[in-house]
Amino acid sequence: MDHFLYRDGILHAEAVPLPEIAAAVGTPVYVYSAATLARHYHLFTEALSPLPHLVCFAVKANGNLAVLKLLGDLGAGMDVVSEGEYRRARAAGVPGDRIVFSGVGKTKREMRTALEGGIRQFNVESEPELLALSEVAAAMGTTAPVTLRVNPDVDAKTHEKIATGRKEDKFGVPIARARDIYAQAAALPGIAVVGIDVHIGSQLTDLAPFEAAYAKVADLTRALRADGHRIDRLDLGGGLGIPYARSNEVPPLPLDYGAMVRRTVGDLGCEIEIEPGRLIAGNAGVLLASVVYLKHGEGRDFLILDAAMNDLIRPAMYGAWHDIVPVVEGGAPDHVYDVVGPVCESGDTFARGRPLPPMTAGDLVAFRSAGAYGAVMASEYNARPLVPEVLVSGDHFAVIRARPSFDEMLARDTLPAWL
Ligand SMILES: Cc1ncc(COP(=O)(O)O)c(C=O)c1O
Ligand SMILES: N[C@@H](CCCC[NH3+])C(=O)O
Repeated sequence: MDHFLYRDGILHAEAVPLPEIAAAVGTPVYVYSAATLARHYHLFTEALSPLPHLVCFAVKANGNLAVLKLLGDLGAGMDVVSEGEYRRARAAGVPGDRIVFSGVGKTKREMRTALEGGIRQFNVESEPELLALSEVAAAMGTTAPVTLRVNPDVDAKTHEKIATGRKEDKFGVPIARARDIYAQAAALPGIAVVGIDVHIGSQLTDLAPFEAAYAKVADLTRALRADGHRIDRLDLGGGLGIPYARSNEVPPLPLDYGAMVRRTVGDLGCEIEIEPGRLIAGNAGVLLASVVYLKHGEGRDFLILDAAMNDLIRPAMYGAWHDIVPVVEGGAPDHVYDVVGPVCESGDTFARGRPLPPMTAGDLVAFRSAGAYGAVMASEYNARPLVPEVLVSGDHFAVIRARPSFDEMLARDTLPAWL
C-alpha cells in the first residue's frame, strides 16, 4: 500500500494534489510520501518482532537527508557503502552505533572516518580488507567490530545486474572459506568478530533463495560457535522486492519474510539486522514529469517528456518497468505511446507501446515506484540540472533538494589560467 491515490480524478501524494507540486517546483521532480516511508519501516520492525533486531535502511536506495532523518528518528539504523553515505547518515542524526558499513572496496580513509565517528560494524568482504581494517584500527588504538560477508552461492533469481550471492559475483567471501577467515580474524589486532553478514541480491520476488542462504548462515553460526567465536549478530542483508507493475504477481510481504527469518535463524539467540532499501523507499516515491510534445512518428506516437534517462536510469539500465500514469485521470487508456525523454540516445526510452488515455503537451504524468534507486542514480548528462526532490506529509510539502540553477552548475567548473 502507498499514499499516492486518485481523489476527484487527480493523483495526490497523501493530501497534496500533484499538480500543486508541479506548479510550485516545476518538473521533473521526485515526490516522496512521509507516511509511506514510515509505514514500510514499521512493516519490517513488526515482521521481525519479537526477535531483537535493527532495521538498517540501505542508504544507496535513497540518500536524501530528509528521508534519512525521517527514518532515523523512527529508530532505523543505516547501511552505508561509502564515506559519503556514512556522512549523510550521521548528518541526519543517526548515531554511529546504528550504522553498518558494507561494500567490497572500503578504503582506509573510509575505515578511519567510521571508526572516529562511531560504527556498529564493518561488513568485511575480503581478506585484504580484513587486514587493512586491522591495521587501521590497531594504529588508532581501537577495535573494529566485524562481521564477514559470506557468499552462499545461491541464485537469487533476479536481474543479472543485481544478483550478488552467486560464486561468480564479486561480493563476500566463499562460505566454504569462512571458518578459515574467521580464525584469521580472531588472531588479528584491532578486530572483534561480532557476527555474520549475507546479502544475495535485490528485487527478489521469492523467499526460497533467502531461505536457502539463511539456512547456510545458521549452519555456519553453529560451526563458528563450535570453533570458539562469538556470533551475536546476523546481518541478513536487504533485497525483498516490490511490485513494479500493478498487474504483476505480488512479491512476498515483509510479514512472510519475517516468519521465514524466525524459522531459519530465530532459534540461535542472535540479534537480527536487515538492510532493506527498495521495499522501504520504492513505492514511497513517484517521478513527476510533463509532456513536452506529442510527436506522430511512423506507425507510432511518441510522448516526449521533460524527464529523461539521466533522471531515472532504471528502464535504460535494466529494462525495468515503471507504471506511468496520467496525473489527471483522462478516461480509457485507448492510445498507445512510446514514452521517451529528450536526451540524445535511443536508450532514453522509458516504455514502448504503453497504453494511456489520450495525452497532449503540458499534461502531467507520474512514474510510480520511483522512490528507490531513482534520484540517487540521477546524473547531469546533457547538462540537465540534477532532478529536485520533494517530501509530502499530510497536507503540506517541502522541497528537500532544490533544482540547481544553471549558474550554480557552471560555477562548479574552473578554467585553468593557461586556457
Ligand atoms: C549490501 C547491500 N545491502 C542492502 C541492499 C539493499 O537492497 P534492496 O534495496 O534490494 O533492499 C543492497 C543492494 O542490493 C546491498 O548491496
Ligand atoms: N540500482 C538497482 C539496485 C541495485 C541494488 C544495490 N545493491 C536498481 O535500481 O534496481
